[in-house]
Amino acid sequence: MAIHTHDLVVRFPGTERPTLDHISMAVPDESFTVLVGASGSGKSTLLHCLAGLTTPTSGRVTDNDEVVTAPNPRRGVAFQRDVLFPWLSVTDNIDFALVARKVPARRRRQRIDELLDLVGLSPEVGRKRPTELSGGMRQRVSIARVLAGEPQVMLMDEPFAALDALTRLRMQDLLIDLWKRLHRTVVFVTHDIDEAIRLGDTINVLRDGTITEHIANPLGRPRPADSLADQPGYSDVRKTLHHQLGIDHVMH
Ligand SMILES: Nc1ncnc2c1ncn2[C@@H]1O[C@H](COP(=O)(O)OP(=O)(O)OP(=O)(O)O)[C@@H](O)[C@H]1O
Repeated sequence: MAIHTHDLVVRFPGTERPTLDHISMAVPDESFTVLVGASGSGKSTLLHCLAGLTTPTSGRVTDNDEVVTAPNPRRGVAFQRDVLFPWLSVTDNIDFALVARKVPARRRRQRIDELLDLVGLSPEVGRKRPTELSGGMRQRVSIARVLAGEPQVMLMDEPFAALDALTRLRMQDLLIDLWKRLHRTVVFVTHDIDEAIRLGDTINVLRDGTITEHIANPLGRPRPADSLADQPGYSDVRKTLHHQLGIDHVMH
């Protein structure tokens, strides 16, 4: 089992209730797990615990049976706002992760082109700076840089939330394609119900710091965006998620 949380509690100083309240969760190797929840439900905090960026108040996270106490290259993290260095070219941004891994210089050039290709960018994009790129392209570069670290687990915190609807669907397709080809484990945070249904094998609903529902997604793959609602099981999952997130009474 790739990642486990055991009775995880996070309580920030000065807060009344714990932000994470006794969360026990399993993320199997090579699975695609989605954490869905309203704003403030604790999704980012949970992801940060998995990454080793936040230390739990009690309980623990294990990755391959080792207790997580700090970030580790095994676990790559992608954020909503890309964290590319604006003063470096795309190539140098990706190279940064390769240098950190001490990849030999002669191999790095080739690897950068492979990574750009993997995320659907041409080698010419490598010469540009992040500010010259669209939001979707910047997220592609961010994903390439995460992949340059050769993580086994990709922890993604609403990486597509700032993108327009069409670009967002394209990026979901790209991520699914990479996940299938590279056999990585993905934990993906979102507050978007359709994104959760399109991406996840397992959808964990987070509410007030606890996991209130653990859904094995009944939808087969592929899950084309234009016919998602026609797939067997879609309306049931959607209804469950609406109900769990407390949206159902807002709709009437
Ligand atoms: N470092 C911190 N210090 C104090 N409180 C914090 C800290 N980090 C998060 N919190 C609180 O914990 C709660 C959950 O935050 P978190 O960012 O994990 O939620 P979220 O579900 O990811 O929300 P969003 O979708 O808005 O990003 C919030 O009420 C937040 O104010």
